[in-house]
Amino acid sequence: TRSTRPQRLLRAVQKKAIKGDPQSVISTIDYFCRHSEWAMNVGDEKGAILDSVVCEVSPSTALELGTYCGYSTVRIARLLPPGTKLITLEFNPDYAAVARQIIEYSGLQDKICLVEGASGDLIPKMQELFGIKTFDFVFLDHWKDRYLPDTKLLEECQLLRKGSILLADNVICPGTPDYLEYVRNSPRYESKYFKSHLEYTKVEDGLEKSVFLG
Ligand SMILES: CNc1ncnc2c1ncn2[C@@H]1O[C@H](/C=C/CNC(=O)c2cc(-c3ccc(F)cc3)cc(O)c2O)[C@@H](O)[C@H]1O
Ligand SMILES: [Mg+2]
Repeated sequence: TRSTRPQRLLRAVQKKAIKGDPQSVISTIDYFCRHSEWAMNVGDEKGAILDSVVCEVSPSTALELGTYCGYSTVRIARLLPPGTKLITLEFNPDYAAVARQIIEYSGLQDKICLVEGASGDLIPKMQELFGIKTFDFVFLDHWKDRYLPDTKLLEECQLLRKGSILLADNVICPGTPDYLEYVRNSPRYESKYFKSHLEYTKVEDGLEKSVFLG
């Protein structure tokens, strides 16, 4: 049977990227998605905004919702200080399998913990599974209608502390209207929109950065 798009993306990385070099893995994926097949990675333009927020926060604990092929996982992990871990959640086993190989190829496997499962099931287990008290940084890039329920779940599980940063992809395209309304109107968040473009296109999209105020 025909390979899947994530498998073709992985093949491009194994063929063209330098093993152990995260930047070359990132550049290879961006080139593939721009010139061969579009894929829903955060991409280079929004990726630069992601990089700047990760560097600013310099998180000790970080969570990513929706690994997909691991592009943003590698982008985030390559900037984390030594001794910190990025936990990334992915419930599609085929995508998780591709992501594991891309993460391994980048050489960042020691900074990343990819957990297979649904965010709704795993978020309440973060304390018991990883001894995590709170997350300094959360990147939301999974199903768009799950951003709001999972944010409320993070609050309920007391996994956010005063100053925790939520960074959400695709708040314009495909759009996350209920999430945006919540973080922009809730007194418990200070929210800011970073205007950009949908990965590898000229369509408007952007990232929403929201600080939990406790
Ligand atoms: C609900 N709980 C969950 N727990 C764990 N993993 C979950 C998950 N939901 C989804 N996932 C996984 O996250 C990933 C889903 C991402 C959804 N993303 C999008 O739909 C998306 C879509 C677009 C897009 C934009 C324009 C367009 F024309 C077509 C697509 C652009 C993006 O940047 C996107 O992020 C998959 O790997 C999926 O298996
Ligand atoms: Mg996205």
